[in-house]
Amino acid sequence: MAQSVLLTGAAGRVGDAILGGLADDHEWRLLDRDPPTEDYPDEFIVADITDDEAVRDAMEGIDVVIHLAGDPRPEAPWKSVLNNNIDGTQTVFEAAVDTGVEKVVFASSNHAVGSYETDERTPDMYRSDDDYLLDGTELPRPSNLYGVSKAAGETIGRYYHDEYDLSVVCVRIGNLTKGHPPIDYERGQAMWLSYRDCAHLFDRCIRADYDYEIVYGISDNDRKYYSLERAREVLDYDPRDNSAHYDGEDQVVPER
Ligand SMILES: NC(=O)C1=CN([C@@H]2O[C@H](COP(=O)(O)OP(=O)(O)OC[C@H]3O[C@@H](n4cnc5c(N)ncnc54)[C@H](O)[C@@H]3O)[C@@H](O)[C@H]2O)C=CC1
Ligand SMILES: O=C1O[C@H](COP(=O)(O)O)[C@@H](O)[C@H](O)[C@H]1O
Repeated sequence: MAQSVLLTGAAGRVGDAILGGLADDHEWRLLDRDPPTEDYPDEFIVADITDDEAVRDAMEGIDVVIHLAGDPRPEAPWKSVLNNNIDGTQTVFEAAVDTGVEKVVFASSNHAVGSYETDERTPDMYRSDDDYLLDGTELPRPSNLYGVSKAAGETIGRYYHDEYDLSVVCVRIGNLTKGHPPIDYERGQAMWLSYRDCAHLFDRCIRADYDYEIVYGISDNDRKYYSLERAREVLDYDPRDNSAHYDGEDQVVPER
C-alpha cells in the first residue's frame, strides 16, 4: 500500500537514489533547505530541519519520515554537525512524535563505527577472504566528529522509540555511488551501496514493521565486513548488486 512519506534532504544524492527508484510507489513530500534546481512532481518544502515549526508543519498527515538531511562530510566541523546533524535530528524526531508519524528512518553512517577499522585489521577486513563482520549490535566507535553526530542520531532515535513508542530504523549507509562501485578503493567496494539497492532498502524501511533497529545499508558485496542479516530478517531486504561483479566501470558478471 502507498504511504505518505516525508523525505528530508531530498535534493541530495541519497534522495536522488530513493526518488529515482520509488517516485511512483509512495506519496512523497520533499523537504530541503536548498530550493529545487530541477522539476519535482511532488510537493517541495524549502526549510531548515532545525526550524521546529516548519518541520512540524511538513509532517502533517505523514505516515513515515525518511530523514536524510544533514552535513554528510566525514571531515565536517563540530559546529556544523552539532547544528545540522544533532540538533536537526532531534527536531525531526520530536516533530514526528508530536504529529503522530508512525516510523522514522534515520540515515546513519559507516562512520559511526569507523574506528573498528584498526591498523591491525585493515586492509584485510576489506577483503572477501576475511571473516570480520560488524552486525549492528556493537557499540558505536566513530572515526570522526561526523561519525559522533551519527551515533548521537541513533541514540536520539532510541530515546524516541523507548519513550514514545515510535518505530525507528537507523540505516548505517555505506558508500553510495551511481553506476558502478568506487574504483581503486577497497573500503568503498566493501561498503558499496548501488542506487538500485538503496531505493529497495528504503522501500523496505517504509513498508516493514519494526520497533528499534540498526541495520547496515550496503549491496551484497563479496568483500563485505558489515552483516546484512538483520536487514534481511527484519526488513526483508534482498539486494541485487555486488561490487565483485564489476571490473572498474564495467559489470562483468550479469545481474541475477
Ligand atoms: N552518500 C553516502 O554514501 C552516505 C550518506 N549518508 C547520510 O545520508 C544522508 C544524505 O547524504 P547525501 O545525499 O550523500 O548528502 P547530500 O549532501 O548530497 O544531501 C544532503 C541534503 O540535505 C540538505 N541539508 C543539509 N542540511 C540541512 C538542513 N539543516 N536542513 C535542511 N536540509 C539540509 C542539503 O541541502 C542536501 O540537499 C546524510 O545524512 C549522510 O550523512 C551516510 C552514509 C553514506
Ligand atoms: O557517511 C558517509 O560515508 C561515505 C563513505 O565514506 P568514505 O570516507 O569512504 O568516503 C561518504 O562518501 C559520504 O559522503 C558520507 O556521508
